[in-house]
Amino acid sequence: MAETKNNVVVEVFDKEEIAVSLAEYVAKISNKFTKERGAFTVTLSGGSLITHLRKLLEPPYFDTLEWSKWYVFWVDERVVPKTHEDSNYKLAYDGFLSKVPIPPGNVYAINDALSAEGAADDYETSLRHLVKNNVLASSLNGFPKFDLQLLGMGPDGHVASLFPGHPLVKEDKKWVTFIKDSPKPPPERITFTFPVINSSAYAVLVVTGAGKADAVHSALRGSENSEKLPVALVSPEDELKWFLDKGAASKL
Ligand SMILES: O=C(O)[C@H](O)[C@@H](O)[C@H](O)[C@H](O)COP(=O)(O)O
Repeated sequence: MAETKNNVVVEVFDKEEIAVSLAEYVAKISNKFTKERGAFTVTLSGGSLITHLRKLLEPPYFDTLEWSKWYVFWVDERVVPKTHEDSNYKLAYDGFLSKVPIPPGNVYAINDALSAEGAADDYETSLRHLVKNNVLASSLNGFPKFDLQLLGMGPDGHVASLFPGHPLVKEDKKWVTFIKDSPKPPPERITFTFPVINSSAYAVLVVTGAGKADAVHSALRGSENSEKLPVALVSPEDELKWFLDKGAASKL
């Protein structure tokens, strides 16, 4: 059953259905933007998201999507070498990117030779170039406007590497920033800030498991006065779609 309010859609699925519906949704948005502007800019997260994308590797999506027009970015990345088990790049490469014909030059990994500060600055600089070259659209407020942000959520309600109660949640100038005390290991990460996440056209939150039910409840049913979890601050310009399994939706 889907519940829609303003530009937020919440849908609850059986486990296997999530991947099927997510593939359909991503394909629809990819087709829209490749047709409209000849490019589709999409961001990936770490964690379970990559496995949820697995149906895109099968027909009809694998054969029909305009992979050559995809531009891939990371909402957040751990400051480790790209070959490290903790790397979000490695996770996405092994499970998804190595299996689809996206031109390697369209895949914007974080520079793993730099410090957390350096990598965040370097990534922001790359994004600024891409806005200048019109690969990335620009939002009216001057932040880059990604077509689709693919997000996961931690049991504490974090998204990207923006954790509850951390000052980075309030960052409103930088496009990309860094954290050295992440409560979820590894401690050093770089992350998009909320203005960038929320300037995107579409965003998806894929959340599974009963361990996340409290955070889902707080985000979708919490009172206006209570302190909002980071996930409750996700608010893209056109549509936010939640893909929940029965466990994650069990307290709604
Ligand atoms: O690099 C990271 O750690 C992530 O980008 C992070 O924000 C992740 O998406 C959530 O923690 C959900 O992860 P799970 O889906 O694995 O719970």
